[in-house]
Amino acid sequence: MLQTPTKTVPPLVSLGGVGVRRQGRWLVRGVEFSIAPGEIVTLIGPNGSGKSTTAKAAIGVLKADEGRVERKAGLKVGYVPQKLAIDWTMPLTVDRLMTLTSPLKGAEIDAALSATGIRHLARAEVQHLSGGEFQRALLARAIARKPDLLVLDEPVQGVDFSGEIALYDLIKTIRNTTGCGILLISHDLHVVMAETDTVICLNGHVCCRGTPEAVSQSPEYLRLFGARAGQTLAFYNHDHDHTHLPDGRVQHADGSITDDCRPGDGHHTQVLPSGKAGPMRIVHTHGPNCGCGLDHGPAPAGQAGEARDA
Ligand SMILES: Nc1ncnc2c1ncn2[C@@H]1O[C@H](COP(=O)(O)OP(=O)(O)OP(=O)(O)O)[C@@H](O)[C@H]1O
Repeated sequence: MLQTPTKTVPPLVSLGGVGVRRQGRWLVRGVEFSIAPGEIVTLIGPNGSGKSTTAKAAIGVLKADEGRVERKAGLKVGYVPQKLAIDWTMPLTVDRLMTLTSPLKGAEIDAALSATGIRHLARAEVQHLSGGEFQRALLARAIARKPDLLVLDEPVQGVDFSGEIALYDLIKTIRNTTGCGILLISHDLHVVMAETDTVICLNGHVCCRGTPEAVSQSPEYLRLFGARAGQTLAFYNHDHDHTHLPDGRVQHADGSITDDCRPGDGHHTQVLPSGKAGPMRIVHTHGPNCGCGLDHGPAPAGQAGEARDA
C-alpha cells in the first residue's frame, strides 16, 4: 500500500514555464510543477484563474503555447472534466456510463463501482443519482482503466460538506491502493483534500505553492466541522494581491491595470499549524476585490492572516 509520493522516481508529468494563450490573451503563464506516482497535487485559485487550462495542458487536451510539458511514455490518464456533455433526457444507467467511450469487462466495471462504493447502483439511472453518487460514478469511470494519473476537475461539485469529506477520503484511498498520481482541482479555495502533497495556487500564474502539513486543532474549527474533520483538516491562509477583471485584464495592488499577470504578482501567506498531514480546509484572506465572488469579512483580531471560512 503506497502512502507517500515517490519524488525520486521520474514524474508522470512535468511542466516547465508553461503558458497557454488564446484570443490574444495569456490564460496562464510560467506554470511549473510535476506530479510523481502516488503524489496528490492540488490546483486552487479563483474562478478563471487557469486551473482547468493548466490541467488540460498537463494531460495534452490543450497545447501549450510556450514552455515544455513532458509526460511519461505511455501515460494512462483518467480524467473527470468539470463539465460533462450528458443528454439528461436520455435514459442512462451507471454501468452504461462506464462504457460510453470505450469498452470495459464486467469484472472491471464491478471492481471500479465497488471501489467507489456504488456497486449497488450499477443499474440505477444516472439522472436519479445524488450529487455525491454521481461524482462517485464519474470517479469509477475514471479509475476503471487503471490510470497512472487521475485528473479530477472539481470532484465535489454538488456535494454537501460531509459528502466532500467522504469523497476526499475515497480519493486518498484510491491513491493509496493504486499508487496513481492525482491532479485535483478546486475552485472554491476552501477545501483541499486529505493527504494533498502539494498545493499550487494559480491566478494566471503560480502565485504560491506549498505542502499542507498540519491538522488544525483550533477550537473554532473543531466547533465548525466536528472532531472527525478536526482530525484531518487544517487552515490555509492566503491573499491575492491582484484582481482578474471580467474582461480578462488584471488590476494590481497599486491600482494599475495590465493585460496579463506580472511575474511578481501574488503575495501570499500560508499559516499552517504543525502536525500530521491530512485533508485541509482552506480559509483565505481577501482584498476587497479578490475575484472569488464570495463575501468575506475580517478575521478575529490576533489571528495570523484573516481566517474566515470561504
Ligand atoms: N479556448 C479559450 N479561449 C479563450 N479564453 C478561454 C478559453 N478557455 C478558457 N478561457 C478563459 O481562460 C480563463 C481561465 O479559464 P479556466 O477554465 O482555466 O479557469 P479555472 O481556474 O478552471 O476557472 P473555474 O474555477 O471557474 O472553473 C478564463 O477567463 C476563461 O474564460
